[in-house]
Amino acid sequence: MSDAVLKLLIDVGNSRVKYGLTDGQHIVATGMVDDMAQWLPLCERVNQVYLASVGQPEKVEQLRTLFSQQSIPVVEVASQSQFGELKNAYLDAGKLGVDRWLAMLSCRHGYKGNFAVLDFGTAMTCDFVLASGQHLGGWIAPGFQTMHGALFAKTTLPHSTLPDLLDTTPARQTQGAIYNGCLAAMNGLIREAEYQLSLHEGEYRLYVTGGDARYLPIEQNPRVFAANEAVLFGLHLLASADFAE
Ligand SMILES: Nc1ncnc2c1ncn2[C@@H]1O[C@H](COP(=O)(O)OP(=O)(O)OP(=O)(O)O)[C@@H](O)[C@H]1O
Ligand SMILES: CC(C)(CO)[C@@H](O)C(=O)NCCC(=O)O
Ligand SMILES: [K+]
Repeated sequence: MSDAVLKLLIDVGNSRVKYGLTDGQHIVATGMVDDMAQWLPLCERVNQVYLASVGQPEKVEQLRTLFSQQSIPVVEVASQSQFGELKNAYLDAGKLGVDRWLAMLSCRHGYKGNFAVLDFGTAMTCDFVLASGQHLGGWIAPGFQTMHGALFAKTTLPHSTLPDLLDTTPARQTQGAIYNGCLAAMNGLIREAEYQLSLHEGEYRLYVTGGDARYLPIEQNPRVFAANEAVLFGLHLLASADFAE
């Protein structure tokens, strides 16, 4: 890494905080932060922060205070009604989760056909975009951890750890039945997304991202692609547009 001026990209998710560093061309580093002290070494190298948050308001407040003390301006990103050709379908554009908006921006940058982007985080979300750039809307459902967490909370099912082998085969023990069942629900979202895309004319792709996308057998479907760090890459695209100004 050179010592050029960098911008810090921060994705405050529902449960984790992720960051990236961009030089305007590339994301040159990424990581996860769970302790405020970890930001200080990063501050020395950046002149601007791009922040996208969908949760943890108290953490966002702490970040605002920290960067203000360091005299580093913070751009807080929100969903817009349009960026380039991408048009937000929400009746109130700003109400669309900014993580969903950034994930769409990111996928649209790399692919101009019809697509769905599915984010498997605390919540699992799916958003549909046509080749024209028109967003159709999407879905919000409980994510993998949230699904089995809800089962443990609402039933007498025993708490158990994630099995080593996770697939959607019919299980013959409770632990497998729970986790394979939740994985089947995630796969179900992909199948239904594929069905929705098939209703529109033209080629399509499905992009998957988020911490729990790693459990999905994406190699089994040639139309499914990994979009790792899609939210951070969306922030990088916004920051790069500002670098260019
Ligand atoms: N170190 C890790 N590496 C990869 N995945 C992780 C890690 N820690 C937790 N996860 C998984 O990531 C999921 C959380 O998804 P994600 O990484 O997208 O973060 P998040 O903070 O929940 O953000 P969001 O819900 O906004 O997507 C959890 O359900 C968990 O299974
Ligand atoms: C759906 C989540 C929780 C997914 O992280 C987030 O995008 C969010 O808080 N969205 C706001 C509501 C919406 O997108 O309709
Ligand atoms: K998410």
